[in-house]
Amino acid sequence: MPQAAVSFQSVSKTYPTPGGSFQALFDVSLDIREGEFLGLLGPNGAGKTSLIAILAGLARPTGGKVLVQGFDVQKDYAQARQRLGIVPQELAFDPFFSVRETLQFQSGYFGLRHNDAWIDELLHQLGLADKADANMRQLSGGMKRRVLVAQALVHKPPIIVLDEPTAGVDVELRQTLWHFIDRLNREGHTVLLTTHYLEEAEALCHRIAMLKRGSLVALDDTTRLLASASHNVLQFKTDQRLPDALAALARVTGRVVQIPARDAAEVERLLAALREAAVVISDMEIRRADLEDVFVNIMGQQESLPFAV
Ligand SMILES: Nc1ncnc2c1ncn2[C@@H]1O[C@H](COP(=O)(O)OP(=O)(O)OP(=O)(O)O)[C@@H](O)[C@H]1O
Repeated sequence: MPQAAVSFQSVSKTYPTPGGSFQALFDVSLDIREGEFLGLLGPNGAGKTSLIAILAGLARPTGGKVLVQGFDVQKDYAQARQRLGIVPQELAFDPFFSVRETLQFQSGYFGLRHNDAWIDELLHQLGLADKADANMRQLSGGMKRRVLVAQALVHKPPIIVLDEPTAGVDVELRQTLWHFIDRLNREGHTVLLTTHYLEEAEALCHRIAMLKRGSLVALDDTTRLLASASHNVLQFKTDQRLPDALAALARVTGRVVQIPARDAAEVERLLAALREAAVVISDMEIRRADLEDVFVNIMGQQESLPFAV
C-alpha cells in the first residue's frame, strides 16, 4: 500500500479537568491518502480540533500516534511540521506587522529566504494584493482570515489542513478560498478540511470522515455515502405546527420542514396526513437526500456503526 499523507493510528486524547479527566478522542485510526481532499465532520465537541491539534504537534495524544508522510509528529516534529500547512480557527497576529511582513516572517520560520514570488502569488490568489502593505490591525476579520490562509501556505506544504476556514466569512471569500484550494488540490496537495457547512464538504471532498463524541463513526467516499441514503426528502414551508406523529419524523428549520420519505407512496401518505391536520404548505419539493441528511442520520444512530474503510 502506498504511504499515507497522514496516518492517525489509534489516537486517544484525555484532558485533565477540575471534575476529573475527560476523554475527547477514542482510538481514532484514519489514513488520508496522498492527493485526496478529505472532509472531517462532526457536531460541536466531537473532537475535530483536538485531532488537528495533535496532527499539528500542538497537543500530545494520550495514546497512539500520527505520521505525516511517514514522520511521527512527536518524534520527528520538524520534518512533520514542514510538510503541513495549518489554517487554524483562531485569528492571532502581531498587529504591527504588515501583511507582507507577516508572510515574510513566516517564511523565515521555515528557513525560506527568497520567497517573494510565491508570497506575491498568494497575495494575488487570495485577493490581498492591494493590502500587502497594510498593517494587520487595519484589516477586517475576513481579510485577516485570508492572511491566515496565506501564512499556512507560505512554505508550499504538500498537506493543507483547514480547520473551519469559512466560519463567519462572506460568500466572496469562500469562493476565492475554494477556488484556490481546489486548484492546489488538483496540483497534488492533500487537503484535510473540517467544516460545519455540509454543502461545502459535499461539493469539495472526495471522502468524508465523521466523528461523534470522539469516535470515528463513518468513513467513506462522498458519493458512496450519499448513495447509501436510500431515502428522498419531502421539503415544504409552513407557518403551522405539525401533528405530533409528523413532528417526530421531521427536521424543522424556521418555516422549512424536511421529512424523509422512501418512495412516492410514502410521500402521498405524508401529504395526506398534512391535509387531514389542515396544515397549509407552500414551496413543496421532493429531493434526493444530501450530505446533511446523511450526517443527521448517522449522528442520530447508536454508537459503533459498521463502516467501510
Ligand atoms: N484543553 C481542554 N481541556 C478540557 N477539555 C477540552 C479541552 N479541549 C477540548 N476539550 C473538550 O474535548 C471535546 C472535543 O473538543 P474539540 O474542540 O476537539 O471539538 P470540535 O469537534 O473541534 O468542536 P467544534 O466543532 O465546536 O469546534 C469537547 O468536549 C471539549 O470541551
